[in-house]
Formats: sequence, C-alpha cells, structure tokens
Amino acid sequence: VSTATSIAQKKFDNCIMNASGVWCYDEKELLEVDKSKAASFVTKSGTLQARKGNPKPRYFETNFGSINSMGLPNQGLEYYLDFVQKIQQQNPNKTYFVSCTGFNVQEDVLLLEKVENSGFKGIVELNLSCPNVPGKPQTGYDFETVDMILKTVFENYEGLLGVKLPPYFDIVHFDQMAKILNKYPLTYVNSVNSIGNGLYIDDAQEKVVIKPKNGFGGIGGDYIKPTALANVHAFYQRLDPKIQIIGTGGIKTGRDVFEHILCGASMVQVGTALMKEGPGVFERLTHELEMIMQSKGYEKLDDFKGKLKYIE
Ligand SMILES: O=C(O)c1[nH]c(=O)[nH]c(=O)c1I
Repeated sequence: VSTATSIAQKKFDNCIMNASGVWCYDEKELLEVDKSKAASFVTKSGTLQARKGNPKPRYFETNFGSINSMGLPNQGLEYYLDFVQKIQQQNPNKTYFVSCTGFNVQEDVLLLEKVENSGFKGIVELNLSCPNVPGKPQTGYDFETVDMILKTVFENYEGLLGVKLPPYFDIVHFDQMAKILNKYPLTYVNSVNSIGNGLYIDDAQEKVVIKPKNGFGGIGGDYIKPTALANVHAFYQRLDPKIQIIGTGGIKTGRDVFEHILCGASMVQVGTALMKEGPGVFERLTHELEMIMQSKGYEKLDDFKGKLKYIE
C-alpha cells in the first residue's frame, strides 16, 4: 500500500505532516520534522516582524487534547524563508510549506511580496484563523474581509497559496465561505485551526491553566475531531475539485487519518498529538494507516478519498 499524495501536482511520499504552530518554531524543530516520516513541514505562521508572543504559561496539555494562547510567537517571515531556501537546496525534490499571517490586508500583501522576492517555490499557507492575538478578531469569521483579502492577494501573488481556516459550525457558513473560496485560484483549504476561546480549569486550584486572556485559548486534540471532520467534508462537498483539502484536528491514530481522508482530505496535519509524542508520531501514524488500508484492500488514498457513505 502507498500513503503517498499530491497537492497541486506537487508529489509527497506521505500524506501526514505537522500543523503550523507545532514543532516548527525554529530551525532545530523544523529539521527534526524534516528528518522524520512526515511528508513535509509547514513553518509557524511568520509575521513581518519577529514576535515574543503572550506571557507563559500559554500552552497546556489535557487527557483529551490541549489549550493554547501562544499569541503568535515567531521568528519573523524572513527567518523562515531563509531557512526553507537553505533546506530546499539540500532536498530539491521536496515541497515545503511556509505559513504567514498579517494584521491587515496591506501586511498580507507585503508578506506575499516577500515570499515572491525570496524565490520560494513551495506552497504558502495564509493563516486566517489565529484566535489568540488580543484585540484582533478571527479574520476567518469576517466573510467580507476574507473575500477582500483573497481578491487583493491574488491581484499580485502568482504562487501556490492555501488558506488555514477556523472551524465553522453552521451549514449556511459553509455555503457562504465556499462561495467566496470558489472565486479564487486557491491551491488548498486547510480545515481546521483550533476551536477558539475555550476554557480549561484546574479544579484542585480552582484556577485556569494558561496565563493569557484569563485562561481562554484555542482548543485542540480529541475535543475537536468531530468538528474537524465536518469542516473537511463540508468543504469537500462544496469546493471546486481544483481546490484540495488539508485536514487538521483531532488526529492521534491511523483511524483518525483514515477518517479525514474518507471525508475528502488529500493531506492531514497533526498538532496536539505531535506536541505530546514528538516527530516519531509520523512513523506510528503512517504504519497505522497502512494497516487499515491493507485490512480494507485499499492500495492508495484515491481508493477511498472522499468516499464517505451516507445513509440512504
Ligand atoms: O496563539 C497562536 O500563536 C496560535 N494558536 C492557534 O491555536 N492557532 C493559530 O493559528 C495561532 I497564530
């Protein structure tokens, strides 16, 4: 069996990689993912200037997932572009992802200009869904702004571009977002980012567990898998087939990977489980997926991708 996949005709020998924000902050972490069984890596979302992020503790693991309010700590987009250019020379046949996010459309355009000027030939992920910058609303929940950003960005940028979206919870929102996304030459849509502004409590201390935002933070892990699968499938049902889907959210076993692909994902990304287990998680997930495919007689992803059955 083969767990290989492709995004925009770029071939990957596997369909599992890291989620932006996890194990991708600096060269050390990115090299560890690059050397693992992961198909590729995506960097932490780069901003115009490097950022320290929110005060700690800003990440907490629970039995069922995680809560974070990192606040977009990153080395700055240019750091990630320089690193990927270096790595790309050593692995000319590998396609890498660079994530970026601006605080307004002017910054988004500037970031993508920097990408083009750097000669980066991989795939850009525009993060429209950071839930933890105090005072900044989730761009992904402001549909007019998403439309305006994509219109403006695609007037200038000619490279491969995907968008990272927050989870939606209303069928009409899937319809409205898909209508907007279908207007643009997007490479992919990545669903979902963390479920914003959850709250986890330490009962013994009767206290929150992260410092920023009085304990409010993005939720990941087991808690969000049903929402992630629904977003992947809703967009798979609605988007032009030219726009592929990356599935993120609640992946910690080969079964979770299988389900995301059954819902229509061409690639899956791992966040919380990677944070807990480290880059060895990619070998385990790949093996578990291969076992499932073997037991079902599937040889390649296309044998079951998007083929979720409904009850007649
Ligand atoms: O707080 C963060 O840095 C963060 N945390 C998330 O859960 N998703 C995001 O896109 C970001 I930019």
